[in-house]
Amino acid sequence: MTSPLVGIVMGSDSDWPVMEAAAQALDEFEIPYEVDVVSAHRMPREMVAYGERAHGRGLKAIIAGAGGAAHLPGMLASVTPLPVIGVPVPLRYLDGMDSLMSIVQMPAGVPVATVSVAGARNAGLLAVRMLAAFDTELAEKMVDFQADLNTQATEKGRKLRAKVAGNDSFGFGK
Ligand SMILES: Nc1c(C(=O)O)ncn1[C@@H]1O[C@H](COP(=O)(O)O)[C@@H](O)[C@H]1O
Repeated sequence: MTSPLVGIVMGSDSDWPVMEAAAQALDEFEIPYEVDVVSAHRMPREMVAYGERAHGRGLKAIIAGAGGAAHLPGMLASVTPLPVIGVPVPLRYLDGMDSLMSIVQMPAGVPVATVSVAGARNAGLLAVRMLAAFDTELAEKMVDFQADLNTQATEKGRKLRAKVAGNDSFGFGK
């Protein structure tokens, strides 16, 4: 089995419906990863052990998602030299603002790259970019991926223009 390069961890298995988009992005680029529940609040010793061992085990980045009082990404960043990408998971109350604020305002010296609320796909893609900085083949895949995005966006514009141009009441082109 290939050793994982990225650790995707979350405060609870209830975060998985949001976090699986990170795994999917890594799958698309064929990046090996591992997935686990690691909670700073509920299992602090295991959380520290995970963070302290991550670099030595060969991981290159950690994606950490948590909701509410989301201390997991910052606490992991404090015990590992690896880049940590934080995903604010939205919960039933406060729409993820609590998670976002808990993750994004880190003190100087302990960076966490925070993505948008529920932005797990971008967390996965950011991890791919980090790896691609040292991997020419992967960088080429990322360039192709970006070209696909461009094609898709261009096509959406073409379709929208065609749809709206056919609608006189909208006053297209005025
Ligand atoms: N924010 C944290 C941490 C942590 O930061 O250590 N551990 C669990 N949690 C969060 O608690 C929420 C509710 O968890 P449960 O669904 O298990 O009650 C989850 O979003 C989890 O990330």
